[in-house]
Amino acid sequence: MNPIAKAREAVAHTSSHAVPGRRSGGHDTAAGAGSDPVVALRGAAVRVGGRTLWSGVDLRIGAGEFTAVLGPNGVGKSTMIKVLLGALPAAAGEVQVLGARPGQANDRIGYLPQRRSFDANLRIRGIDVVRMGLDGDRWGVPLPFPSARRRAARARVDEVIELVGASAYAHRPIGQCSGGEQQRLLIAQALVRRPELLLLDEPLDSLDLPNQSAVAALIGRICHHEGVSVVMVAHDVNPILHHLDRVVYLAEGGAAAGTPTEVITSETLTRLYGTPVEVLQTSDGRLVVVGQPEAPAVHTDRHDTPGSGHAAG
Ligand SMILES: Nc1ncnc2c1ncn2[C@@H]1O[C@H](COP(=O)(O)OP(=O)(O)OP(=O)(O)O)[C@@H](O)[C@H]1O
Repeated sequence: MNPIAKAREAVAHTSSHAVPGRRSGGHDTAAGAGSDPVVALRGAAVRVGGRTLWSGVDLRIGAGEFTAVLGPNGVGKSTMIKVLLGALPAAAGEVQVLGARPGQANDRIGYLPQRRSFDANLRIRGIDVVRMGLDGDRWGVPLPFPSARRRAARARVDEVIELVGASAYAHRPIGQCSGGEQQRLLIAQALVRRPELLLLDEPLDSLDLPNQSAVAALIGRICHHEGVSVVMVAHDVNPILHHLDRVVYLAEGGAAAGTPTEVITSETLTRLYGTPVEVLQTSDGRLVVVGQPEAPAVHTDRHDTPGSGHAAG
C-alpha cells in the first residue's frame, strides 16, 4: 500500500468516528455518542459521472449539533447533501438520515440549496417565498384548508420571519431585498415546516463579511436555541467557527470528523490528505490552511491555486 493510501486508511479508521466527542464551544446540546445520530454513514462512497468522489466514509453526526462539511473545492461536499436527501444513491456502504434511508424522512428536513440570486425585477414578496416552504407544491391554487389551518399557517410564516429577523422587509418584492435579506428569507422558508434537520449548502457564499457573521450567528441560534440539527457545507469555516460543534473534512479516501480544534490541525489534515498541510492561526483567530490539495477535475470559478493558502474550509 502506498504511503498516501496508508495515511488515508489511518485517518479513516481513527478520525471519522473515533475522535473523542469533546465539545468545542461549550454548547450544551443533546448530541453525542449516547443519542441516535441524525446522520450516519458507514463505508459510504459516492460516484458521479463515472468518477468516485469519496469512499470509505464513516461518519456520525449527533442530534442538536451544528456541523460544518468542509474540504477542497470539488471534493464532493454538495454531493454529500444530495446523498443525504436521497437525490443521489451512495455507490457503496450504508447511509441513514434521521433513522431512515435517505429520502424517506425528507419531510423532517429543511434544505437550502446553493445560492441562486433573485432577479431584481421579481415581484414576488419575501413572505410569499417563505410561504412556499409550506405549500409551494400548490402555488397559485387556493388552499383547501379550513380557515383555522389557514390562520395557523399564516401565524407560522409570521413566526419564522420574525425568528430570522426579516419582518421589516418580508413584504417587499424579494428581488429588491439585499443578498443577506434574501438569505434570511430563504432560511425562514427552509424552517417553516419545523424541520428537525437543516441542510444548508454554502449559505454564506457571496454575502459580505458583516452579513456572513450575522447569518452565521442566526444559524447558530436556530441550532442551539431552537434545537434544529444543522449540517452546513462551507467554503470558509471562519465565519461559523465560534458557533460550530463539529466539523467534517472530506477527502477522496475518507473523512475526518470531530470538534474544530481536533480536526483543523496540521497533523489531522496532513494525515487525511496524505500530503503536508499546515494550519495557521492569524492574530484575530482566523484559520488558514496551507497546502490542502485540490480535488481532481474540479470546476474553476473561484478556486485557489493548488498549494496556496486559503481560509480553512
Ligand atoms: N451530475 C454530475 N455529473 C458529473 N460530475 C458531477 C455531477 N455533479 C457533480 N459533479 C462533479 O463532482 C465534483 C464534486 O462536486 P460538488 O459540487 O459536490 O463539490 P463541492 O465539494 O461541493 O465543491 P465546491 O466547494 O466547489 O462547491 C465536481 O467535480 C463536480 O463537477
